[in-house]
Amino acid sequence: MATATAKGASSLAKMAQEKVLAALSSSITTQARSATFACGGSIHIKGEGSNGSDTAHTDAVQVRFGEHDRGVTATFPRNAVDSSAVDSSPLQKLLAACVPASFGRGGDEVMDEDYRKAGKLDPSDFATTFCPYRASIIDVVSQLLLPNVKSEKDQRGVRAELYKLNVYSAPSGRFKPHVDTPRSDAQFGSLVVCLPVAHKGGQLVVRNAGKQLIFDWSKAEDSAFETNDDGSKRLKTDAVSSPAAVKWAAFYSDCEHEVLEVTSGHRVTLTYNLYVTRGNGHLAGQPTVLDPIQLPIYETLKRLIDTPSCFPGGRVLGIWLTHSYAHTNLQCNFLPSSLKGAEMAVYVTVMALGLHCYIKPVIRADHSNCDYDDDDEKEPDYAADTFSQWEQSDYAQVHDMTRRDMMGQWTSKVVVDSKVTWLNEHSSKFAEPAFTYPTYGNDPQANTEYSAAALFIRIPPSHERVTDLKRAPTDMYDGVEAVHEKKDGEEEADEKKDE
Ligand SMILES: O=C(O)CCC(=O)C(=O)O
Ligand SMILES: [Fe+2]
Repeated sequence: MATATAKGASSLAKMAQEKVLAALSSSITTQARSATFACGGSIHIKGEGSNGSDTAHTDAVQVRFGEHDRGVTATFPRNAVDSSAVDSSPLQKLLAACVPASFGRGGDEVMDEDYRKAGKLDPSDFATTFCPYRASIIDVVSQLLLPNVKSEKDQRGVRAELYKLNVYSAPSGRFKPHVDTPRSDAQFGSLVVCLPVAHKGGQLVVRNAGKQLIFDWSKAEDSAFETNDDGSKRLKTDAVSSPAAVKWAAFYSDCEHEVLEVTSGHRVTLTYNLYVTRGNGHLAGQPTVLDPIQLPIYETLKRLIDTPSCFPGGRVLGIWLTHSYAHTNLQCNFLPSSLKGAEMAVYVTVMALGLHCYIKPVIRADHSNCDYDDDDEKEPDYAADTFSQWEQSDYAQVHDMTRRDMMGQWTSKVVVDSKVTWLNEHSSKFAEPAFTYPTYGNDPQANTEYSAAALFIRIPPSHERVTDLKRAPTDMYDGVEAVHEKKDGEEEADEKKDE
């Protein structure tokens, strides 16, 4: 009998384990998004009983508000000075400064205390020292929530915009179930930061696809403090195990959520809208605080454009990119938005001047083993119009095939040497495998071609620079005359030879 019970128990345990494994596996594979629809944590306040370097810390949070010349600073957790005269404490003043918070219903802003009872301050009416970036919350959100946000491939950063300060006070402070109104297409979530102010209740409940997460922040400030005889506060001796902390939660915009009733104290929060952006190092093409006119390269390029005798027949300026851009990995290739340093400076300057530029993978001819006579036709470089993933290709070079025929299989065009001036030296350091192909001959082999990313700037012919700089060219060679270098280094226009 006893054995049968033990067996039953162990098979129950096994079933439970399999269920957990199945749930985990489906979370990771099919339902990644609903598995991590929200996340949260806490950040201890520096010096408030927290110890150890493995916990995140922030300074006490200050909130400044109030009319001109009558500003008030409230500090959280409240310090001894704050709490001595309760009625006139900065927290009380903050509560008094808040106005009732509305909410959106059917496109209207509605006040209904039964649905939402809270106070609010707009960001124009207060300032805070709390910074979710400095507190590393945005790093966590980027890593956990962002991977499942559908967006353009090069939109990969998070921008948090302060939206409101809210106070939910007992009795009956609450916000019934709702879904936040996204402020723009780029908004993917909301962040709530709860300041260390004593309260009970007020749990944030976030729901998604039949699951719910409860963020209970009610053990805030007062658990870490006790009151002295004179009304001031001191840290409790057991505060090390429960230091004052800022608590936070972030969740996707389409998750239903609610704030349960606050049964004592005040629940003070900062809320932020979370937007997906191009992220760090993804500058190109988005409005930025950068003014290209202030870049050193601007004047140089501008002078070239403004001088008709500079490349009168137009020119293509080529720049080999000299950082690692993983350009043959389409998953990581965020060009041009991930351009770095001088290369980004050139790109934004070119854009600001209304010129056109092109970033392409180029397969450089290997001239190392060739000894060309002046009359020999040099093996050309090839450029593709678009980037492609490195592949083990089906392209084949059979015994009598020219390199040109072979390269024609890679969607490539010859780099027209007579129209391009390279501004820097090619370095194989930044070349990446473009494709590998079999070669058939006496001795079948596999060969790999390497491409390097290059930026081409089209300098239009001088007549077009005055009249028609904004005309969209058909390609980078559009209207550019060919120039063949003479032996003595002089250049001359020679359209017939190349066209
Ligand atoms: O305070 C919270 O936890 C959530 C508040 C909320 O849902 C909102 O402001 O829309
Ligand atoms: Fe909400």
